[in-house]
Amino acid sequence: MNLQGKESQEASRIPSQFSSQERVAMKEALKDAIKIPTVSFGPEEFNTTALAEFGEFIQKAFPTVFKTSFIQHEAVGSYSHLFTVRGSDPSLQPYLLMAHIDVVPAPQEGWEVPPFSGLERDGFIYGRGTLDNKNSVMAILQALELLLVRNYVPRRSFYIALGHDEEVSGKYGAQKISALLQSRGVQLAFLVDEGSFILDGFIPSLKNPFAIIAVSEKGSINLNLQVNMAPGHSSAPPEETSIGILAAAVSRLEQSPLPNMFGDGPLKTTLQLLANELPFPTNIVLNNLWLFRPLVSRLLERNYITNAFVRTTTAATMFNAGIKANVIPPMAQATINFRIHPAQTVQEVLELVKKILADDRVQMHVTGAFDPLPISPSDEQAFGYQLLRHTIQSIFPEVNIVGPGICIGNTDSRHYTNLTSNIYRFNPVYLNPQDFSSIHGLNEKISVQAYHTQVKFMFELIQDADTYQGPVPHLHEL
Ligand SMILES: CCCCCCCCCCCCCCCCCC(=O)N[C@@H](Cc1ccccc1)C(=O)O
Ligand SMILES: [Zn+2]
Ligand SMILES: [Zn+2]
Repeated sequence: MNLQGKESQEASRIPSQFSSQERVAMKEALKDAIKIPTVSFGPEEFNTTALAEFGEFIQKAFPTVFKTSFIQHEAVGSYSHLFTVRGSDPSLQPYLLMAHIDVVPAPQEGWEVPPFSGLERDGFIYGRGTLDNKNSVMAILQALELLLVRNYVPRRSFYIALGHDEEVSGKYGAQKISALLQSRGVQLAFLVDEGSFILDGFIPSLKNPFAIIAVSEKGSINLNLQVNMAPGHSSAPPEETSIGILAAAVSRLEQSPLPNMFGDGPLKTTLQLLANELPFPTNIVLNNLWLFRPLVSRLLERNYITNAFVRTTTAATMFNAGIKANVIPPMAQATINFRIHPAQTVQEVLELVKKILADDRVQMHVTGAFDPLPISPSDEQAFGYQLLRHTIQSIFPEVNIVGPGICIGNTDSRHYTNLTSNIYRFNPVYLNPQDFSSIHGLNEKISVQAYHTQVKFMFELIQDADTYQGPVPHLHEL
């Protein structure tokens, strides 16, 4: 593009400034979204009434999005939503913004305010979905609505995909949307989904927050363990029961963590970026990982959150046995959920697990598994990554470090590998360890100010996707 073209684009840029009336409307819309209990209870168990209500609610909350001629809205799998925003320049490859409208259940007990009340207290909006992930659903649509009201016409086409069953698999939402786009021959420049944040307070001696864009996510295995023994009368028990054998097997798994894989992946890159932000001697240690790698990998595994970044984790999540107090149980069953580090595969993990169990009486059945997701590029040529980095640095100038990382949970984005190799997981929201525990836990909340900033971020990102030219070349490259 010539200089004149660039100048005219800058002139047509719409500033991300919102009136006080708009700001009030934004937060009220988020509260209304939280009040609709779009809970996924199980793989086939949804609150379909709430999901249908949510579909009607977004039409009312974002009327311009729904009536704009260059935007097509489709309901997919009944309750998921796909928006196609046709840009003015068909030569630019489209991108995809993602979020999910379902939430995990929230028992009333332990919450400071009821989880589906959307109440505001001390500058925070409380409720299930305020961080995971109605904040993103609403911020994306809100930013688009505000841009359209200001007559913005995007140059680059984009899609918005809002899944309704992310919390239980994405089978009826994301998977169907992805197949639909594939059937239309769509290839994406990149996509942005949930899965990482601006992290604050996770590294004790690090004062400044830092942003992690997750460029991969862990794989997963659900492994069913089963022990069958002859039933009998509890008055004359055998030496070992199915319960005892299985309990010992589960305990062996817990006591034998899978290997620490801290190595050359995105985590190493980011730790090196953080090195100069840390005081002596941590800066020296992180700047010399060739020497201190064993020490750093041991330090990372000491904390349960950082541990999840360096290895395949083992979590016993279900245990069932016994039919009556005086009957030796014929069968005991347990479910173990492994989250696989990007440097391992399903096959490798299963082989290690078999060795740890080392007991043929414990049968293994895999009920669901997938390998870790490929690592998306984060180099200077990676358009989607650099664009996100650019928008992060303009909206959060206080954040000095933006680096690649992995997502320790799973997201709907894993269903889109057929459409792009550039998958980025990032929520433009600050997250501290307490916020982290509130995701799927108690008292999930977002500050009104953080939500406004998230809308501002999406407002800028959509415009940046139309104008961003890549990183500024270093002087010697000119
Ligand atoms: C340098 C080290 C810094 C350490 C910082 C730690 C930061 C922690 C940030 C973590 C963000 C985690 C976000 C996770 C999003 C996961 C979404 C989710 O819960 N997904 C479910 C979905 C699912 C998938 C498959 C089947 C059923 C459900 C999940 O269980 O993963
Ligand atoms: Zn989520
Ligand atoms: Zn979740």
